[in-house]
Amino acid sequence: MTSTLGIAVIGTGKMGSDHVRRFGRTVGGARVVAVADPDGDRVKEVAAGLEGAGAHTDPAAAIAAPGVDAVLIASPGPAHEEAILHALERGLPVLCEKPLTPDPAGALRIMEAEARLGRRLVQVGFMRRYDAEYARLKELLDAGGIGRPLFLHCRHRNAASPSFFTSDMLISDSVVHEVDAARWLLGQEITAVTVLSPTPSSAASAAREGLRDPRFVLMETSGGAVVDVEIFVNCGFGYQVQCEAVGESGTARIGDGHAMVVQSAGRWGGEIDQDFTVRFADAYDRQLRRWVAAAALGRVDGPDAWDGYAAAAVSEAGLTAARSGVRTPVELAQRPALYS
Ligand SMILES: NC(=O)C1=CN([C@@H]2O[C@H](COP(=O)(O)OP(=O)(O)OC[C@H]3O[C@@H](n4cnc5c(N)ncnc54)[C@H](O)[C@@H]3O)[C@@H](O)[C@H]2O)C=CC1
Ligand SMILES: O=C1[C@@H](O)[C@H](O)[C@@H](O)[C@H](O)[C@H]1O
Repeated sequence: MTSTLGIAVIGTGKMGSDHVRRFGRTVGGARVVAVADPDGDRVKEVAAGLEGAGAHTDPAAAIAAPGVDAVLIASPGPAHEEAILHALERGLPVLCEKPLTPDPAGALRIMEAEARLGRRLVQVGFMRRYDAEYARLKELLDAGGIGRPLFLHCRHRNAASPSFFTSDMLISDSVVHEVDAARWLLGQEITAVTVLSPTPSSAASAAREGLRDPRFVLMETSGGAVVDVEIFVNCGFGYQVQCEAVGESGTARIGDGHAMVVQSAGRWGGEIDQDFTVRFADAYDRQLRRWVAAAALGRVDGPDAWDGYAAAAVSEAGLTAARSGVRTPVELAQRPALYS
């Protein structure tokens, strides 16, 4: 391996192309040498902006291309497992966008592949762990700054959802971030999920027929805390991710930041970010820098396949809970020693 890590980027849509831009600008020590997307025009366009990068419509060909030392996967969730297994066959470190897989069975197969190799190579793109506000909240909780945590009250709002976004994805693609954040912040597993679905908002019904948006997801944890999440992916006004921790001796709240407050002509007002690529821009940068540094040493230094599996198991329980309207326990396999 040269001192510059050669990256294959699989999936060059919104997130894939955003990550490609980061390697060229804000993240050093790595260079994109291959890109893959079944959309031939899109992949050619992205490759055209990269010196010497090969454009592929077959992910396996990009992963096997000369000079590839590590793989970043930003294809849709159902395509992740196949690409990860190709990368693991070649012993390559992987950063895979969330969710690791939409179902726990796929995540278990990935862990089995890592077990055969005898080492962890897969990191999941749970970028909130790299956000400055989340990091401060984690430090405070770990230091016992507000006592034993009792509740996390979370709000996760997107201005609008893409046309392919389904009711299940509110849980498996959006709330999956809160699942990981809660497990990480509290150092506890999620043990049961309940989902309430109010009458959908008119904007949701216009975005996609039958879309159950918003939803309210209630999670119980192994340490006896309760996590609630309002997920609302067609709120119309912008992007908001907020979390208030309530402990035995205090509370702490993140996500209220406004870029600028303007007072003028008898009014005052602030700005709201419109998108995750803006709100979490620094977190994506930090995530990539840490991954590049660890991957160059053949290590994983972030959320791993176990974290991806645990999140998928919670999503599965959440989807059952959403359909049945009944509190659903999370079924979690024994944690393998590789991930302890
Ligand atoms: N960490 C975060 O905050 C975010 C993460 N994501 C995740 O990133 C991934 C991609 O999402 P977006 O970029 O928003 O979707 P997108 O729809 O904009 O892009 C996906 C791209 O993957 C391509 N693709 C489809 N099947 C493929 C396959 N088998 N192999 C390779 N490429 C394939 C599509 O042609 C498309 O260009 C998803 O896993 C999503 O959950 C998305 C948004 C934010
Ligand atoms: O991961 C993400 C998207 O896939 C998801 O659709 C959004 O709801 C999240 O806010 C964003 O961070």
